[in-house]
Amino acid sequence: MTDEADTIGVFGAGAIGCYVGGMLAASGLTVHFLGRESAVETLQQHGLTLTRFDGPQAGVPSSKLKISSDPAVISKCDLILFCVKSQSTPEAAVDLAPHLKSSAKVISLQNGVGNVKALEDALGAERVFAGMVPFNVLSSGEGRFHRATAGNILLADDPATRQLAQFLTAAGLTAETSSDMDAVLWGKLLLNLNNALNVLSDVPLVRQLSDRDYRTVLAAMVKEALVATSKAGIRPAAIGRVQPWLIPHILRLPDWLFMRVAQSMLAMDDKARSSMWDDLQKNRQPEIDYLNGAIVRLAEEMGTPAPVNRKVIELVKDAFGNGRSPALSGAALRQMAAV
Ligand SMILES: NC(=O)C1=CN([C@@H]2O[C@H](COP(=O)(O)OP(=O)(O)OC[C@H]3O[C@@H](n4cnc5c(N)ncnc54)[C@H](OP(=O)(O)O)[C@@H]3O)[C@@H](O)[C@H]2O)C=CC1
Ligand SMILES: CC(C)(CO)C(=O)C(=O)O
Repeated sequence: MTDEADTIGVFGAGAIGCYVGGMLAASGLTVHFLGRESAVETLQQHGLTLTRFDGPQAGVPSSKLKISSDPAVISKCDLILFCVKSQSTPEAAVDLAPHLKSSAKVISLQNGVGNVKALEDALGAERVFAGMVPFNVLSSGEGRFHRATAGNILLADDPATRQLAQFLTAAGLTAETSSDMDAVLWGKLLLNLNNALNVLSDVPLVRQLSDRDYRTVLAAMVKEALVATSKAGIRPAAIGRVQPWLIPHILRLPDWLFMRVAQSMLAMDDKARSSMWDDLQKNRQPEIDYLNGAIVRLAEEMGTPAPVNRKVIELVKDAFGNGRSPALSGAALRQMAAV
C-alpha cells in the first residue's frame, strides 16, 4: 500500500474523532482532521494530549497536526472516520459528499442504529461501513482527551476496514471486524440507554452503576428494548462479556452481588461519564432521539411498552431545556419513572 493510500480523514474533531484519529496520527499515519473553527483554533494552539485509564499517554504536537475547518481536506483521504453526533449526520454528509475521492471509504464510529443508512443514502452504500467504539472518551479542553473505559473497536468486515483495524491495533487501540454490525449496533444501543441516566444523575458512571436504584431504572429501559427488538426479529449482539438477555437480571442484583458478578462492567476510572452528559456540560444538543428515541419508535411500531424510556426522554429534554442536570438520586428517578 502506498503512503497516499494510507491517508486517513476524521470528519468531526470532537471526543471520538480526536481520540481515535489522534492515536492513529501519533502512530505515524497521515491523518487530516476536519473540525469546527473553535476546535481548529484550540488544537492548533495545544495539539492533542491523549490519556487513558489503563495505558500510556500519547500525543500529537500542534506542529504535526493537520487540522482544518474546510471540508476540502477530505479530498486527500482514503479512509474517513465519520465522528459527528447522530443529529449532525445529514448536514455533515452534505458537507462531505462533494469532497470524497471516488475510491474513499467512510466508516461511521457513531452510536445509534440509523447513521449508516443515512450515510448510505447520502454517499452511496458501497462506500459506507459501520463501526462501533465501546469506550468512553472525555474532552477536558486544551486538546486533552481521556479514554475512561475499555473495549475493542468493531468494524464491518471489508478489505478496507481490515486495513483500518490493523492501523488501529498498531496504534494501541484493539480493533476487530464483525460480519454482523447491525447486531453490534443494536447491542451497543442497549448500553447507550444509560447515557441518558448519566445526564439525570450527574454522577460518574461507576458511582451510578454501583447504585441499585439507578440500575433498576436502566434494567427497565433495557428490558423494554429487548421486548421490542425481539418482536422485530432483531438480535442485539453482546458487547463485552454479558449476553443482552442477561443484562436486566444482572442490573437488578443487590449491590454486593452486582459488584462481584459485573466486574467487567465496572472496569473504568472514576472520571467516566457518558457522551450525553458531556453534551449537557458543553451546551450541545443530546442524541436522545437517536438512542432511547429509537427504542420508543421501535416499540410503537411493534406495539410493545416503553414507558420508562419515554419518561427518561422527557426528563432529559427538560434537563437540556434548563441547561443543567436535575441531579436526581436513584430513588427519586425510580419513583419518577414508576419502576
Ligand atoms: N464521547 C464518547 O465517549 C463516545 C461517543 N460515541 C459516539 O461517537 C459520535 C461522536 O461523539 P463525540 O465525539 O462524543 O461528539 P463530539 O460532539 O465531541 O464531536 C463531534 C464534533 O463534530 C463537529 N461537527 C458536527 N458537524 C460538523 C460539520 N458539518 N463540520 C465540521 N465539524 C462538525 C461537532 O461540532 P458541533 O458540536 O459544533 O456540531 C463536534 O465538535 C456520537 O455518535 C457518539 O454517540 C461513541 C462512543 C463513545
Ligand atoms: C462508552 C459509552 C457507552 C459510555 O456511556 C458511550 O458510548 C457514550 O458515552 O456515548
